[in-house]
Amino acid sequence: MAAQPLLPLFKYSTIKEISDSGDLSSLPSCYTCRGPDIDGPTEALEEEVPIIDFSLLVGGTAKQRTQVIQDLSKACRDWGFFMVVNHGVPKSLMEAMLNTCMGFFNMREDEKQEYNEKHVLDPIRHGTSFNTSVDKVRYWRDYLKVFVHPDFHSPAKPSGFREISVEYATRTREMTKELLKAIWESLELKPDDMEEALDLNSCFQILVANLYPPCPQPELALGIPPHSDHGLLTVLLENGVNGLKVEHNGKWVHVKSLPNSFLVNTGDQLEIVSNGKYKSVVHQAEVNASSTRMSLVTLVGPSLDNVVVPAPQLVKHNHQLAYNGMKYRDFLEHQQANPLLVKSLLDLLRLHN
Ligand SMILES: O=C(O)CCC(=O)C(=O)O
Ligand SMILES: [Fe+2]
Repeated sequence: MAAQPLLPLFKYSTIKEISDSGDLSSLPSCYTCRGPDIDGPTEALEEEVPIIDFSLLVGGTAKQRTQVIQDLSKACRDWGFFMVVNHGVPKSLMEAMLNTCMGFFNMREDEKQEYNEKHVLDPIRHGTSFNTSVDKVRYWRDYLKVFVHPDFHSPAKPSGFREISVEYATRTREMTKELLKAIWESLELKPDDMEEALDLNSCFQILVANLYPPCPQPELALGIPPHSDHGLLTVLLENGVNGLKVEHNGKWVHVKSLPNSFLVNTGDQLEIVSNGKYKSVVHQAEVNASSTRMSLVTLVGPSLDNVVVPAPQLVKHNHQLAYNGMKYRDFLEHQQANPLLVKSLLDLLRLHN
């Protein structure tokens, strides 16, 4: 089938608009980024991802906490990915957050307009694909990105967004900090050194809502291409529709989240501070033909002014320094302003290949 020209799409500014219009029966060529002719068949496996019981980490016995720390160590080393259950964030808050993000995407395009085409470090940004000024192909997603810590921002509409997102950001940030503390311990690093290394009191936290409307030829498109996340840990919530794939032992694994759980993955700053012991995991988002998928991502990184370097204790004892440091603000800006490629920035900072 001949690819449709790009031109008719100029009347639409978001994937949601294209999808809602019902105008497309096939995928426009600018969205074609995979398929047998491009990347060959990929192997996808169903595998059980590690599960972490958060309640045992914060409220269990000393023995249970030690066990969870060991489980986290294994999950970070072998997968860079795990599912968190019994996390204490109320189900009603998780649902309210998903609903209010959907409320944002459902607003008229002119109501969202003020957040479009912003600089990558603007605190509220709405757009489509990844970064349309540099994307070579386009991705089948719309997004809303909001910086929520150390300074809290919120779009003015829809009503309720501010109250719900401040609560959601706070609860997920506290959970992420507890996980980071435990991961720090799992590296056999001193708890007191974490604050100096990462300055988590001023941690940078961003909320990203990803909307993946139904796609006419999902086997040819991607919602987000393979990439790693720039921060320390990323916490992801889905609206009940699967689509996330993570790389594990050289193969792609489809992830199915349990109801009421969070999916958590390691990011680039964790790879650096752990001197490569915990690699940031490569992942991607697929789209489908029948249902709208939404994922809500909250990403926690160090303070934007921090230069994260490998923890000195991990470099002693015959381990070579594996990465140069880079100020996190510069890392973030570089990652967001360039095409989303697998670990390209870590490759620049890595000292031995
Ligand atoms: O939607 C997903 O499953 C993945 C989202 C993601 O990787 C991201 O926002 O960085
Ligand atoms: Fe990601």
